Amino acid sequence: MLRQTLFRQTNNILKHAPAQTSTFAAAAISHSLRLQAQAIREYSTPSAPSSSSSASQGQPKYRQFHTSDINQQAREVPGFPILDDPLTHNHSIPSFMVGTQNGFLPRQDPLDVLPKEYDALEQLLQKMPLTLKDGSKGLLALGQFGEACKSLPQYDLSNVEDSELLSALYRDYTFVASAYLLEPCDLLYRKTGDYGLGRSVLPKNIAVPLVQVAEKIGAKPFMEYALSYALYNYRRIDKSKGLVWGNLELIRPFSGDKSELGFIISHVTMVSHSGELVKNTMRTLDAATKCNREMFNDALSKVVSTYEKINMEMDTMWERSLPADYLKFRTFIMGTKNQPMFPNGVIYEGVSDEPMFHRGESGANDSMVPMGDNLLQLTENMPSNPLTAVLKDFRTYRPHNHAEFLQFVEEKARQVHVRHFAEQDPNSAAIYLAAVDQIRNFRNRHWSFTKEYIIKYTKHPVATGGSPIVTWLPNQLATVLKTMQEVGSKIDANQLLPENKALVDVLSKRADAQARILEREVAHLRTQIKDQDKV
Ligand code: HEM
Repeated sequence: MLRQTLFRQTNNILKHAPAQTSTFAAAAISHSLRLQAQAIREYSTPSAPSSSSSASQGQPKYRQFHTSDINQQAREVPGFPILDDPLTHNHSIPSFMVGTQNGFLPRQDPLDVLPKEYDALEQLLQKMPLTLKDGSKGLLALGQFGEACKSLPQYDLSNVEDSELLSALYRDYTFVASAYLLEPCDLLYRKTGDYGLGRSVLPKNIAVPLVQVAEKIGAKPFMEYALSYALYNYRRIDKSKGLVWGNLELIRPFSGDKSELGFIISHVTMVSHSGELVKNTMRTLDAATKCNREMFNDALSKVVSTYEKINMEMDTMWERSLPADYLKFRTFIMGTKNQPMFPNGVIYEGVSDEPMFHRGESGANDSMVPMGDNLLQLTENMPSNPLTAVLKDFRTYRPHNHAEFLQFVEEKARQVHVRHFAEQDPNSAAIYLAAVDQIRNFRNRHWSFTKEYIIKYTKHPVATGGSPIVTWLPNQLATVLKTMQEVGSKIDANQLLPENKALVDVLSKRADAQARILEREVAHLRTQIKDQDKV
């Protein structure tokens, strides 16, 4: 079973590999394949069925895979291989693989301290934050981080293969890179409220190992949401207890204050419910494939109740992370793409003379809402405009396996017509409407966060991910509201169960009202903040 799961994972990577890939993506895919083939060999027993007759004669000991085997198997795989067991002891396959237990979190808790041989890197990161654990000022507060980076040796990571260590090194180099590039912006912002310009060259003792490790794990060589800042950055205080508020602390902070802890950990506690979400998303797709109405209603209702839990968890952000503190650490998660501080991108010394541009860390790279968008076929309802192109671009900033899973959900939902199947039965349509309403709930609260944590304090035109601050989030929220209006208006209320009747009425009316309010808000805010059509 285990072997099969890993085997399918490998197939999937090949199957979905685009015809033309960037250097990073190509390296990532081949590395991912190597890791997974290795894991398959590790878990294959000598008696496992073999594609080569020589295996049954005892040599080679483990099953050897050839491209033809993989392609043949790939055609037979009906769905997407999801890990039911997170394989916590496996250090060969990628840290981030979608599972029904771990969901979109890493398979193992993140590695929190680097091995001794990387002590210089560990020490630099320990001294980096604005405020250190003992309350004293760190290198960033003193404006000494850039200078301190000069004494960092240039580690050669070419022989590192352990996936857990690779993930930790990737996280840590992305922290060093962002702190280095954005330190001048933070210093200026604290003095004047302007960001000025960031450093435009990343020195080779940071750039070369960062690119090495990024290629190995299949990521872009820049700070990411899942792979670095948010989902690979928590430590359980009591290892025997769950991923809950109060039992989690940060591995790498920028500011070191409580609000940064609250900001990051709120993401983690929300994503801790994603295994349930993945499981019921797959069940919903399965039910639509089999035209099994009862199973469809049950699975989709569970998707709704899981999003409800996630949204309730999200609501705790207001207390865990104070709006007035957000801009103190936000500078360091900005990107280099569509960001005024990096008009010419960043040169990675020792890697390339061509400047690189990357979107900054953003919850937009979380996979829970994109999964809902794809399952409910909201993605295909998004307007065809440059803002939606940004949404699609964000989908490339995440672990490979997550991106492939999202693509699978999108294709499968379209193939089995999830929305149409729901609309064929009024009570299924009501559950579908409730599911879209959870996505609305998320995006609406999120829009409130953006107004209260960001727009209230700064007129900076773009968010950390490089999207225009006023127009981008409403582009998606408006589509969700429009879909709700469309679906709600088609439901025949006379055929609804009494509880669904009230639900459809409330949800439809709220969507109408919110659509009007949103339009007015965006029109007003556009007059306050410039460059909102620039993406
Ligand atoms: C104080 C709290 C938060 C603020 C101020 C905030 C701000 C933002 C902003 C400005 C964007 C626009 C994209 C960009 O960065 O360029 C964004 C996108 C996004 N963020 Fe957050 N965020 C917060 C918390 C969260 C949390 C807890 C999650 C949970 C996973 C999250 C998930 C998302 C998602 C999914 C998007 C894309 C939205 C869409 O597709 O419409 N955010 N965030």
